Amino acid sequence: MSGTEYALELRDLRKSFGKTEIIRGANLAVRPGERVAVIGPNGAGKSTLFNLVSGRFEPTSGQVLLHGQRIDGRKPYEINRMGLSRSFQITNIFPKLSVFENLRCGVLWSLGYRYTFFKFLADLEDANERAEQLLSQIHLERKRDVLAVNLTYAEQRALEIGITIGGGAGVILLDEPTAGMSKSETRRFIELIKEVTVGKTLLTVEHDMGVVFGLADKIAVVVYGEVIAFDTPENVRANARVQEAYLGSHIADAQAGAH
Ligand SMILES: Nc1ncnc2c1ncn2[C@@H]1O[C@H](COP(=O)(O)OP(=O)(O)OP(=O)(O)O)[C@@H](O)[C@H]1O
Repeated sequence: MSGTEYALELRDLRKSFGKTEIIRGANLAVRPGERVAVIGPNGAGKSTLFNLVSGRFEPTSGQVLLHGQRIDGRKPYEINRMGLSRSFQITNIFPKLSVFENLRCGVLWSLGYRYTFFKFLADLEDANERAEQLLSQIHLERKRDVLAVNLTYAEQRALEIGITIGGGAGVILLDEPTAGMSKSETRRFIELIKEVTVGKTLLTVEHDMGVVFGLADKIAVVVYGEVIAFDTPENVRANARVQEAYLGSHIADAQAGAH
């Protein structure tokens, strides 16, 4: 079997809810290090795809491969420990813990605490070090001991990214990472995401075309439960099928906004 050249692969993936097929034979092959924005009209199935990849839903049929290994049907925590991490948005943050403690919890959790207490103690030092590193990566050093609940919204989203990358996963899934941010926050946040995902494979679900074109090496266009195009932003922009199905006006807006 091939597949190991890809960080993430979907093969004829299908998911039905009751009698309705929502994901209708999705195929995608993402190379290591690619940054991919998943776009598509409302209800096209983007979130469902993320849920299938991260293990929240089990596919009705088809396969999901992480570095060539089947992960479909596995539990989210197993998939996480195999190297795929998904942001769970703010709900993943412990509001009454400090920024540092949140990061450290994320690191420790990713190590998988089914171990003995002594192993835990031995790892604690590493986890502390790793948490300090993450703190500076997400530029929140000055907020180290602030409770998460007291952070600004953008800072909470940065913390969420820190927790998401904390376990060292090679494939990162982010669901609308800049949703709810101002224009300037969004710009800075795109840079942050780029910095912290260097060398990693990134998939985002995104509605904001500014973010898509600022962040993505490749765009996957999902329409009606299928990936109808997967290509560079330039080629997707020029793809007649995509324009017809969805993009035309959004692209024009994004281009107008960029000048
Ligand atoms: N658990 C579920 N049970 C039944 N139907 C579902 C379930 N989850 C999603 N759906 C349906 O699947 C379709 C695709 O939803 P999904 O949220 O994946 O789309 P999306 O592309 O992420 O949309 P949006 O951009 O609006 O977030 C929708 O019609 C939705 O109602």
